[in-house]
Parts: sequence; C-alpha cells; structure tokens
Amino acid sequence: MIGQSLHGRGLFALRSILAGECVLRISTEIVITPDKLHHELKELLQENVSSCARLALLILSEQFSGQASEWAPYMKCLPQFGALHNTVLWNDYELELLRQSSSAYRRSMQFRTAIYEEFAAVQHVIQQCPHLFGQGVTRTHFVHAYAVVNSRAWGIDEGNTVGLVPFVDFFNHSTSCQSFLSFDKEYKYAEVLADRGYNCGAQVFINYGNYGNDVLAEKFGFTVEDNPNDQVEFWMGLSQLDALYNTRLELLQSHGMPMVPRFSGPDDCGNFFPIREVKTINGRGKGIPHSLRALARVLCANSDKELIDMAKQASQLDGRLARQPFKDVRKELEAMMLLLTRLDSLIQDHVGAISALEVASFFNVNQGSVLCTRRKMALDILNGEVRILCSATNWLKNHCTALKSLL
Ligand SMILES: C[S@@+](CC[C@H](N)C(=O)[O-])C[C@H]1O[C@@H](n2cnc3c(N)ncnc32)[C@H](O)[C@@H]1O
Repeated sequence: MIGQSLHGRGLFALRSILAGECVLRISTEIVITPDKLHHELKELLQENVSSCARLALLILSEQFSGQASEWAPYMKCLPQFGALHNTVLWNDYELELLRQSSSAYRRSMQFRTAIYEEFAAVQHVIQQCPHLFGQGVTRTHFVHAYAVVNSRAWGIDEGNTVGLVPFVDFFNHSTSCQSFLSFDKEYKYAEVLADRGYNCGAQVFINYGNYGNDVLAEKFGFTVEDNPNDQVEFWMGLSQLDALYNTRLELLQSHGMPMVPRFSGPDDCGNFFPIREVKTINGRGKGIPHSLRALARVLCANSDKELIDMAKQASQLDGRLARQPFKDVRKELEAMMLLLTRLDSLIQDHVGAISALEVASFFNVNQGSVLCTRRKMALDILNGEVRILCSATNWLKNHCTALKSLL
C-alpha cells in the first residue's frame, strides 16, 4: 500500500511479510522504457541522446497529453515542481553550500553542465513538436523531468538503459536494507524480495545502491546521516614554487600517477584521492589509498638523487612508485606527518563550513523551507566527510606513534 512516510510517500506492508518473501512483482511490459517514446520523437532524436533524456521527454509529452495518456494516473503521481532536491535543481547560492565538499560540488556542477548540454541537443525536437509538448517547455521543465527520472528510474538491460517501474518507484531507500530490484528476463517480470521480516503496517524499504551522500544528493535529492557508503575526495598536489617540481612531476607521470592542473589553491597540479572510513585503529589503515601514501613519500624526497633512487626501487619491485615505506623510519614518519597535517587542515576547513551552515540554520525563521532542507543535506555531506577524515587522522596518529617508538 502506498502511504505517507517521513520521506514523502512510501510502501507499507498490508500484512506481515517474512524474510525472503516476494514483496512485489511487476510485469516488464508495464515498465516505461525509452523505446515507448512517441515514434515521431524517436525519429527526430539523435542516437546519442541518453535514455534519461528520452524518458524526461516522454514524461513531458505524456503530461502534456493529460487524461489522453495511457499512463495518466502514473504521470499524475510524479513529483511536482519544487518537490525535489536533486542538486541539479539547486540555485548558485545553494550550490555554494556544497563548496567545501570537492566531490559533491564537482559532481553537481558537472552533472548540471551535462544536463544543460542534453537540453541543447533536444531543444529543436521540442520546438518542432508543439502538438506533443505544447509551447511552454523550458530548460527548467526539462531539468525537473530529468531529475524525476534520475530519482525514480532503475537500470535495466544490464544497466544499458533505464526504465520507470510503476509502483516500485514508491519504495524509499534504506542503507541497511539488502533488498534490490531484480529482473527475470525469461518470465519477463521485475521483483523485490524482502531481506527481513516486516510487521503489518511497517514501511518496506529497498536499497537504491551503495551510494555515498554526494551521489544520493545528486541523483536522488536526499542524504542520510552517518551514511556508511560515504567517502571523501582528498586533494594532494605539487606547487611550482617547489625546486624539485619538474622532477617530481615527471616521475609521477611516468609511473602512472597522473597529475591534473588545479586552478585554485596553492598547488599547480595534483590529484584527488578517495578516502573511506578507516575502521580499525591498529589495522592497516584500509581506507587511505596506497597511492596517496606514495605521493606523500614522493613529496618528502629532498633531492633529485632521492627521487632517482625511488624510481630505481620501483623498477626492482613491481614498477609502482614509492609503494614501500621508506627504510629510513625518520623519513617515513615525515611523509606520514605531511599527510596528517594536510588532513588536519581539511578537517579545520570543514569544521568552519559546518559552523557557518549551523549558524545560518539556527537563524532561519522559515524552518522546513527548501533552503533549510538543502542546508541540512549539505550538513550531512560535510559531517560525513569529517567523520571519515577523523577516522583517517586517528589511524595516522596511531601509526606515527608506532613509527616514533622505532626511532
Ligand atoms: C523512488 S522515490 C520514492 C518515493 C517518494 N518518497 C515519493 O514520494 O514519490 C525517491 C525519492 O524518495 C525520497 N527518499 C527515498 N528514500 C529516502 C530516504 N532514506 N531519506 C530521504 N528521502 C528519501 C527522495 O525524495 C527521493 O528522491
């Protein structure tokens, strides 16, 4: 049964459900796929128009048809303007709330550009077909329809295309849930099995995928507190003020560690490294990429000779640069301390951004407003990143203490 939940509408058990039971089965014939787009549109659209853009056009044209659409009841249920919070719908001021999270900000900006480009590619088709769209379809309408598709469509056909699966798109997401939508090609149905038992009246969940908050915000327009799938994009780079800049850069590029230009901050080039939560203080620091630790070692080399020795050592081992700790414990400690300092500084910047968001939320008289929801999403993203960065620094502090004891 569709009912109201904390997250908008959701699906609720009409009777108790046992773990492993089929909760819902839908014929694939009623899945709304891009091939169900009006034949005239299919002919006019270029081949490279994505399946998400095609579905967005399908929604816009079916909504224009109103009651004449064979999916009229379903189209009427789709979220209205202003109801979604996918970051592609955020204005420039709201996007600034994400600025401190390089991954959430970068993803959102890139996605916005990509959708604007998609609109530019289909705009002439919309204009040529006023009988299918009316006169008033603007880029804003297209972006809204695109966000609807993104937050409700499922990958089908081995992920090559997407489809709207009526009813299944009323499931809300839970990170702890292990139920997924699966397709049976032979018998042509989509189904969801319960991963746990549900009492009658309880909300039944599904898992949209193991996404961190940056992806959830971009694709689905929500975030969850303490999301176990969160990760942080951590920047580490080189500055041209460094006397060994050219040697380091050459060495890194020739060992498969590409450095990309940076247009803000003190570094001229560098790269982002994904850091995940480091769960054990005494373990191996799983979550801090080896390539990042290697870069810290390369940055700690003080002479051309040291860098050449690193290259020699790499060729004698598996070819990967600076993957082994320095034999000189003091040097290894220096490299790990460099990493620690950079991580600490990022945490401080995050804490500053979080305080600013909290102060703004405190003084917001219009609680429950769109801006308030988006601020809370930005807070979830940044708090998740701080949690991960702290876990990484705690591990590194412990590791540095162990190194110091060897001196
Ligand atoms: C597939 S729809 C689910 C049905 C939706 N609640 C509705 O009212 O139509 C996905 C949307 O539900 C909401 N949602 C799903 N799971 C959520 C969660 N765990 N927390 C917050 N919002 C969630 C988000 O608005 C998301 O864009």
